[in-house]
Amino acid sequence: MDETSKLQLPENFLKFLEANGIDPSIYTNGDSVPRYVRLKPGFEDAVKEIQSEINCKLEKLNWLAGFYSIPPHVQISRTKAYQQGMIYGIDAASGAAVSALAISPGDHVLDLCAAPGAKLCMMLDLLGDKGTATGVDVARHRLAACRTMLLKYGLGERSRLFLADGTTFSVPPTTTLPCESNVDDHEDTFKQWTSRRPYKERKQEAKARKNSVLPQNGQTELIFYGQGSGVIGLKKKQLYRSLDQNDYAYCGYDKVLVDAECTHDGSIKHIQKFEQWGWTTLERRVLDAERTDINLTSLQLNLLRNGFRLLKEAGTLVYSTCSLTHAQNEDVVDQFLAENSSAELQEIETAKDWPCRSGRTPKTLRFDPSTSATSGLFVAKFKKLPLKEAEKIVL
Ligand SMILES: C[S@@+](CC[C@H](N)C(=O)[O-])C[C@H]1O[C@@H](n2cnc3c(N)ncnc32)[C@H](O)[C@@H]1O
Repeated sequence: MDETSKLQLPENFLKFLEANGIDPSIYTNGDSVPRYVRLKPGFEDAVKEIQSEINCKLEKLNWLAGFYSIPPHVQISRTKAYQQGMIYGIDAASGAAVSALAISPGDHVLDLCAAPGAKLCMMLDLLGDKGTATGVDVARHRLAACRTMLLKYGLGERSRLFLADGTTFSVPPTTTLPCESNVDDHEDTFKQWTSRRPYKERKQEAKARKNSVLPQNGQTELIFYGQGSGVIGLKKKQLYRSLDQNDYAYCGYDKVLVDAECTHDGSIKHIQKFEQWGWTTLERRVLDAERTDINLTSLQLNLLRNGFRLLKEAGTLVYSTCSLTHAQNEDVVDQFLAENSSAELQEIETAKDWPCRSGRTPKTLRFDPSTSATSGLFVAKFKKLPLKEAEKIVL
């Protein structure tokens, strides 16, 4: 018997699904969702070797470049290809969300909820050897795992990782910073990143960790930067300088991903894990009324607002969640559009061939196990229109 058909969903989770119009059979209909892997560009020749190692075929997805499916029970973590950083596990729907950003080499991209980092890895792969990627996350241990992932896949070179609250994060891409004239010439500049921090710095970090689990309002800590990320040679004041509100339209990011924190109810594998973690944990983490109703949706809206604020004019933002509820998806998008005249919802051009359906709001997309044979994912793509003079904030 497969794992999902054994699941006995608790009463209150069934109620949550019913209230949100979600069919519970997606969790109990057997293992219809394959596992997906992405092959790092340049390792195409390794497919045969991987197949013989895992003893099954890697089925190439014809709708998403670089993606392959394998049966759900097949583990990749012991394979040489995984250990040597040739493949990583990432659901095809997640790959579609990244692909909707249409990243080009040379872009400055921002991932506002980056950890543990599979989407950030794909973004960096798409950038190639031009541009930069900035990952932000509020959870220190998750962001540290993200750093490990970037290093494992050799993708650290052009990236920066900030421990910060994505609703207030303000650091622009370094390479577009206007010249800073009033920096103190004697102040130290960032040298090459090393995992060995000076004793004084480590002591300060340990103290900060002990006193607060989450970054305080406005607190931003750079936990990693690569050689080509634009950080080396900058002074702290230059790196952390936030721009005037209207300047982000010119000096902001070209592409922003807001893969927002959510109830994860669309992630079948995540829900399966509660069988081991205990269903009371699901109650606390997923069903808590406070979290699902008000706090979580306002967090999502605030992440979307801030991601859009940091976006360059004509830039693209993708908002995604792995929840299947309307409250965390279309409702957030509709409210954001209603308050933001410079945001335009965009058709996702490449989606013509994707096995997904339209969301309740036209132009938004929904992936789910029965339609797409992927995990559940909602995707909306926005463009930042030029600000009309009258709308510009006079500071
Ligand atoms: C859905 S996960 C992101 C998955 C990630 N994009 C990936 O592909 O691996 C949501 C993330 O949002 C982070 N998060 C929650 N609140 C946040 C906030 N206020 N600012 C930034 N990140 C936040 C969580 O720590 C979590 O890592």
